[in-house]
Amino acid sequence: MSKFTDFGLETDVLQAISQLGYEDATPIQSQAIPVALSGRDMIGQAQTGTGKTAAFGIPLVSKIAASEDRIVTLVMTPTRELAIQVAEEIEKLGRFKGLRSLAIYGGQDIGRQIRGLRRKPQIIIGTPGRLLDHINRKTIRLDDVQTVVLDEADEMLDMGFMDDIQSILKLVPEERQTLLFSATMPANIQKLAQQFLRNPEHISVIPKTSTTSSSIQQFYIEVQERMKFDGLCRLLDMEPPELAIIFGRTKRRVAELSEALMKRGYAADGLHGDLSQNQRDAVMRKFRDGSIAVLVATDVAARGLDVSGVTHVINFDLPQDPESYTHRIGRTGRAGKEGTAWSFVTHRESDHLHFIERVTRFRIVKKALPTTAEAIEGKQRVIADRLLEALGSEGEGDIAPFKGIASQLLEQHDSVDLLSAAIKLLAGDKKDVNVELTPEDPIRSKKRKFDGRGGSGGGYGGQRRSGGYGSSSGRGGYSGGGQGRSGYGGQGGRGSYSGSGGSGGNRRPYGSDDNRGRREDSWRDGGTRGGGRTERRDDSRSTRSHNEDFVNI
Ligand SMILES: Nc1ncnc2c1ncn2[C@@H]1O[C@H](COP(=O)(O)OP(=O)(O)OP(=O)(O)O)[C@@H](O)[C@H]1O
Ligand SMILES: [Mg+2]
Repeated sequence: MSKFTDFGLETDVLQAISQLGYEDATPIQSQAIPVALSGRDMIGQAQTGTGKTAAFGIPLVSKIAASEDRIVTLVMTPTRELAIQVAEEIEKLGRFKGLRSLAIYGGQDIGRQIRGLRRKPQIIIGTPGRLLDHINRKTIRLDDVQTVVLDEADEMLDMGFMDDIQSILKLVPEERQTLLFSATMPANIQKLAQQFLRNPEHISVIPKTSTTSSSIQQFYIEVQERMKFDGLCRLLDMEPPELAIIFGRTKRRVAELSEALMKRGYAADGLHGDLSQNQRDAVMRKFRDGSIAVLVATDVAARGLDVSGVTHVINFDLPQDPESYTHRIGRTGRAGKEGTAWSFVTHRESDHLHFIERVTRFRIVKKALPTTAEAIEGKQRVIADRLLEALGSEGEGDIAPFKGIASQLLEQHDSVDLLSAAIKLLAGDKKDVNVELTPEDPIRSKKRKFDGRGGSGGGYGGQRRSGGYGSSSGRGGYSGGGQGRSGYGGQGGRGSYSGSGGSGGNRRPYGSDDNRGRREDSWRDGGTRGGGRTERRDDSRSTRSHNEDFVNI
C-alpha cells in the first residue's frame, strides 16, 4: 500500500486526487504509477473496480506540461460510455493543472467534437472507429503523441477493432510509451502486446485462489427459459436492489426485457447499440442519478462502467466467455463495496456455467428459484419500510394532513384490513400484465484449453478477492481510515487458458456458429458517413453486419 504522496507527484495532481476522495493508492495504483511515470511500457492487470483508470490517469496527467498545446496522449476504449467516463476521471485528475481532455466517440455530432479539438486538448480519449474518422478528416493528428493507453484492450480486439487499432498506432511515433490495462488477460492480449509494446513491465494484482471472502457473492439459478422472466421479477422482489444491471444477450432481448420490466412496474430502462447516442446518454444519466433502479443492458455495459450504488448484477442470459462474466459481475462490488451477482442458467447451459467457474475459479453457489411467497414477503418488507419511513421516527413525519381521513376510515373499518389494503395498493401489483419475451437459444459453450496451473500464456485474472478491503492478508492489503474511500487487498496467483480460435487476435470469429460475432460499436463508432451500420467498411465483413445476429450488442 502506498500513499499518493510517495510518488513525488505535483501538488496540483495531489490536490485533484484528494478532491476525488482517494486517500491511499490501491494496489494496482501503487505498482503501476511509478512504472508509468518512469516511461516504461506496461501491461496492467487488476480486478474490476480497483482503480485502474487512475492507475494510468495519474501518470498521464503528471507527464503533461500545462503549457502543452498538442495532442500528446491518446487513450482508447472499446465503448462510448467508457470513453465518456474515462474522460471525466482524467479531466478531474488534470483539473488543477489546467489540462484539457476530450472524449471522441461515435454517435456524437462530429462538429461538436471538432469544436472541442479547437480548444487544443492534450489528451484524447476515444473509441477507435471515430478516432479514425477524425484522423482521415485531418481533424486529429497523432504526430506528437507520446503516450498511448489501451483500456480493455482485449475487448477492443473482440469487437473487431484490431485493424483500426493497428492503423491508429501506425500514425503514432514509435518513440512512445504504451500502457495496456484490463481486469482479464486472455491469450490474444499477449499477441497484441508483442506487436505494440516494447519490453513491457507486467504488473498483475490479482488475488490468490480463495473460497473465502469475496466482495461479490455469486449465485446461479437453474431455470427453464420460459420461466426466466417470472424468476427475475421474483428475484427483484425478494432482494430489492439499490441499483441493478441485468445483462441480456442481444439488443432485441434487452429491448424486450426492459419493456417487460417497465410494464410490470419496475423502474427500468434498456441500454444497447440500437439506441441513438442521445438515448444511450439519457439512460446512463437516469441510472447514475437513481431515477431508474434497473439497467437492462447488452455487453455494451459489461466493461469498465463505474456506477456507484450498483448492488446487483443479474445475468438474465449467461455470457459467452469467462472474461465477459468477470467483467459483467465486476459492475458491482467496486471500490471496496459489497455486491451480489445472480446468473440464470438453463439446463442445457450448465456445462457452460461450470466452464466459467473453472476458468475464473469463482465459487458460484446454486440457489433455488425464489418462490412466490419469498417474492411477496420481500416486496412487503420494502413497503413496510417505506411506510415506516413515511411515519417518521417520531411517529409524525408529514402525515398530519392525512389523519382526518384516516380516522374516518378507522371508524368504519378494521385497522388491519385498512392497512392491508394500503399495502396492496403500494405494492402496485402488476403481475397480471401480459408480457412476452422471444425465447433465446441456449448458449453454446466454446470450451477452450484450460490450464489451471497458471503460467505465461496470458494469466487470467479472477475477480475473487482474497482479502477484501482492509485485509491484512496478501500484498497490498489496505485499510482506509477517515472519511475517504478506502482501498483494496489481495494479490496472488492466477490460472490461464488459451483460446482455440485466436488467429489474428480475435477470439470470436465471424463463423456461423458464433451468434455474437462482430459487435455493434465497431460499426457504429465510425458512423458519421450517414450513420448506417455498414458505411464505414466495404470489406467482406460489412456484408455480415446486415445480419442482426452478427451485430447484436
Ligand atoms: N485510491 C482510491 N481510493 C478509493 N477509491 C478509488 C481509488 N481509486 C479509484 N477509486 C474508485 O474506484 C472505482 C473503480 O475505479 P475504476 O473504474 O478505475 O476501476 P477499474 O479497475 O478500471 O475497473 P474495471 O476493471 O471494471 O474497468 C471508481 O469509483 C473510482 O473512483
Ligand atoms: Mg476500467
